[in-house]
Amino acid sequence: MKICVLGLGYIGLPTALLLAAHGSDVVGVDVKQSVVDCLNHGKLPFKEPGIEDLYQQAKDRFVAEREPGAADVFLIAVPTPLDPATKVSDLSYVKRAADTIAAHLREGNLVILESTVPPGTSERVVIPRLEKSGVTIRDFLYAHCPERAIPGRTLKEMVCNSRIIGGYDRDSTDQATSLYQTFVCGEIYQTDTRTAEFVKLMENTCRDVNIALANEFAKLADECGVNVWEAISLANKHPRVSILNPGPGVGGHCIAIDPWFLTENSTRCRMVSTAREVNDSMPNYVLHITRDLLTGIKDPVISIFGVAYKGNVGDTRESPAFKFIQLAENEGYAIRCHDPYVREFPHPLMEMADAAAGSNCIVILADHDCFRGIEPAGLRMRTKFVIDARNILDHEQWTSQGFAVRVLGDGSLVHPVPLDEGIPPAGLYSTDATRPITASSPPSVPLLSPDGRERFL
Ligand SMILES: NC(=O)C1=CN([C@@H]2O[C@H](COP(=O)(O)OP(=O)(O)OC[C@H]3O[C@@H](n4cnc5c(N)ncnc54)[C@H](O)[C@@H]3O)[C@@H](O)[C@H]2O)C=CC1
Ligand SMILES: CC(=O)N[C@@H]1[C@@H](OP(=O)(O)OP(=O)(O)OC[C@H]2O[C@@H](n3ccc(=O)[nH]c3=O)[C@H](O)[C@@H]2O)O[C@H](C(=O)O)[C@@H](O)[C@@H]1O
Repeated sequence: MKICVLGLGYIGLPTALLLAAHGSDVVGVDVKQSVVDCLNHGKLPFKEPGIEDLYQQAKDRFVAEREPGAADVFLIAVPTPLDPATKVSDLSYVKRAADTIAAHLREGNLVILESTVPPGTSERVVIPRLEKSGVTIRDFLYAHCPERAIPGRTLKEMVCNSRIIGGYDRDSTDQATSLYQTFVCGEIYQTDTRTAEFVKLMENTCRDVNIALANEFAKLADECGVNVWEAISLANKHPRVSILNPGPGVGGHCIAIDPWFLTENSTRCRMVSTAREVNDSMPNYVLHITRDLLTGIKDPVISIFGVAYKGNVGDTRESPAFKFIQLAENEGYAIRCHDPYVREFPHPLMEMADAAAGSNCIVILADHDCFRGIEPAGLRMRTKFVIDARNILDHEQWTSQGFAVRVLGDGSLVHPVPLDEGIPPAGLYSTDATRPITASSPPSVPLLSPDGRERFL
């Protein structure tokens, strides 16, 4: 079977290689000449665990081209960004891909849309464009098969996750299911195209709203003098509670934009857009903490560790770092950036030691595992402040090296509420709430309640 995959990015390329490695002849098509050249010279345009090995398995059945040709199956995995001004989906890439396929579409072909799109896009936008070929939907097959893989574990999840196949009709659904069964081990659930589009958006919106709740808890905890990390860890001991992690904001090509796809035509919804606003406000909140720490310092310099949108990836799309940097520069802070995963960024990227040299404050924005083991003694700072917006550092180690450590949501009272005088902020106490305190393992520092009495857990 000959398959043509349009879009060789984070989703299209691994999918194309998996199909080739499982016996299909695959033509990968990308409008970027650099991507096509890179692949045809045996190089991969981005990093992802396992992709080099997969390429070796797939390369005899895979070729990259600038234009599609005739094929049995066409699979679309092109970007679906958000227009930042209107908060409406930009479907121009999907439209263009459908138009190029139309030139080659034949009776009996199967067209699969993997790109994430607003509900109804398949019926209203994609199928009519494909029909301009002269072949009507009665004579070709169509399915929307949204992707659920998470960057950092893309290959594993593409194979192991369950999938939703939303076919235009019974035959389309069954043919698409058979194709995915060549490499997917997870369950495959069948539905119609519109429901599949809706389900995908619900999944990412659910995560966005839950992260917003965690971020709201972090702000509330700061107001109440409570360490949110300890509090979340304890609340999550409840059998039906599972609170996510607060952070400096929600980035990436999907969670930060898909909720808008769900609501772009609605006049009724508020919770989804409120959650988006909460998450979008987190860089401002981290800057607020920064300002609080650096008040009075002349010509302050901030070192940002981690400009990727999350830990252990090199992708900076919609990263909270962009907003944080712009806000901070507008307030007169000089910015230096370090990120060992990111290849290209509008700000110059520096080695860790250079980014920290002469700086007043390190701000951890991405939770790269390699940051956990940073040796603070080696950093030649002007003043020793660190803001851990991901709660990943060994805080005792940094404190012992003379650093003042602030953790997002550590209860250090960014907006103080009246509490009894003399009670140290909650952030000074043990945050290891996952470890039950027993007679043989007492807390190294006594935990106090807001009335100053020792707390018994
Ligand atoms: N990155 C991710 O983890 C996930 C992405 N998705 C969705 O998958 C879709 C693709 O996302 P990514 O792979 O991350 O995008 P990407 O930006 O990494 O890759 C898209 C590729 O498509 C190419 N392209 C654009 N127009 C084209 C056309 N007409 N013909 C051929 N190639 C074209 C671009 O040059 C680019 O190389 C989006 O709708 C996204 O929301 C869904 C789940 C996960
Ligand atoms: C519902 C769900 O888990 N969706 C996944 C998501 O991948 P993505 O890498 O964007 O998700 P993520 O790991 O939640 O990260 C998104 C953003 O949210 C932040 N984040 C995440 C979890 C958390 O507790 N706190 C938090 O602040 C991350 O740092 C990042 O900035 O979106 C992908 C997509 O659709 O592109 C999707 O395929 C993935 O399965």
